[in-house]
Amino acid sequence: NEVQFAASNKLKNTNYQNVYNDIANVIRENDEHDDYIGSGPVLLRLAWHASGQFDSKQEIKGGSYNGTLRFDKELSDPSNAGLKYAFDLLKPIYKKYNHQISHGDLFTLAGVVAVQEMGGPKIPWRYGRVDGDIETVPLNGRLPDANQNANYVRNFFHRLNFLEDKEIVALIGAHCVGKTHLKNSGFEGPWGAATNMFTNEFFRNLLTEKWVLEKNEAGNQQYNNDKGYMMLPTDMALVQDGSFKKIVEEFANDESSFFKVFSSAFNKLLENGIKFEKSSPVLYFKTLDEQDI
Ligand code: HEM
Ligand SMILES: O=C1CCNc2c1cnc1ccccc21
Repeated sequence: NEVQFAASNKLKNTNYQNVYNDIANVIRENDEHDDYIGSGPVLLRLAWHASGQFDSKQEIKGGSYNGTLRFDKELSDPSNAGLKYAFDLLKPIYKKYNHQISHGDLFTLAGVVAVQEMGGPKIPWRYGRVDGDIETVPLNGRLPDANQNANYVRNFFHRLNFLEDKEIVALIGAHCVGKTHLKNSGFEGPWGAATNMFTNEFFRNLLTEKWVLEKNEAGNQQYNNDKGYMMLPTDMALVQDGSFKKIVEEFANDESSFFKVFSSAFNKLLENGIKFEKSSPVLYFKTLDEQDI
């Protein structure tokens, strides 16, 4: 399994806090997106989909390194419906830095910006991903199916080298922001709880709301409550499985525990398959608020 070595020397002169701020300003400027949920959630989903097609057992491994989500071949994967909007938000920033940032670094940094600007935990981040050509695009169909149960979810994340249940539960906790869109995924809602604040709300919703399994307009089964909230079958799997459920209860009662696990798991997701030199720095970014911008 040849690993992909981060090319940190060429990119070390870029001021990544400036890139962070440019992405954060794009989020601020596009606050009307999706009925004023804003573009944080869809940028977070972009970073996850740019990284989550990793499979170390395949010839073409995928992962964020090659920045392959920029190719229509990958962007047109039905799993990526709706993400072209997010990529289009980042194109002017890619042009502005004129090859001083790779697409893989840009996509993953956008996920860090989205989480932090929505009030989530600090995410450590390293640069050095190098754009690969179209030959490095992984096969479509490697992202997860929402119509599945707990064992499917566990096995899916084992492929991404997440062997601990708490990492898996924390990562899916990103469903605290944004919503599903019938035209993208065949799921709709939530209307009430769709937010742009990164909190442990999703875990509290799972435990406290009364959920009813219903077929939606696209013929898919989803869980709805009387306030217009929804859960995917893979969301509900987190309280249908004993081990997952204990962790949902922990995160519902202790947001800092959720934040701590999410921070390291999300960093691991964004760096799957990449070998960074010991010398390449781990960067932490200030939010716009922390810079009084
Ligand atoms: C079992 C694993 C997962 C499944 C099956 C899943 C499935 C989905 C589906 C079907 C949507 C709706 C897309 C749309 O209709 O626009 C969605 C949205 C979203 N997902 Fe996931 N997801 C999973 C894990 C994750 C992870 C690990 C993250 C990030 C760490 C994530 C972040 C998001 C975000 C932020 C949205 C909202 C996007 C928006 O509002 O436009 N998801 N997910
Ligand atoms: O309970 C919520 C809060 C708002 N967003 C979501 C919830 C549950 N499941 C989701 C699944 C995908 C995207 C967003 C959500």
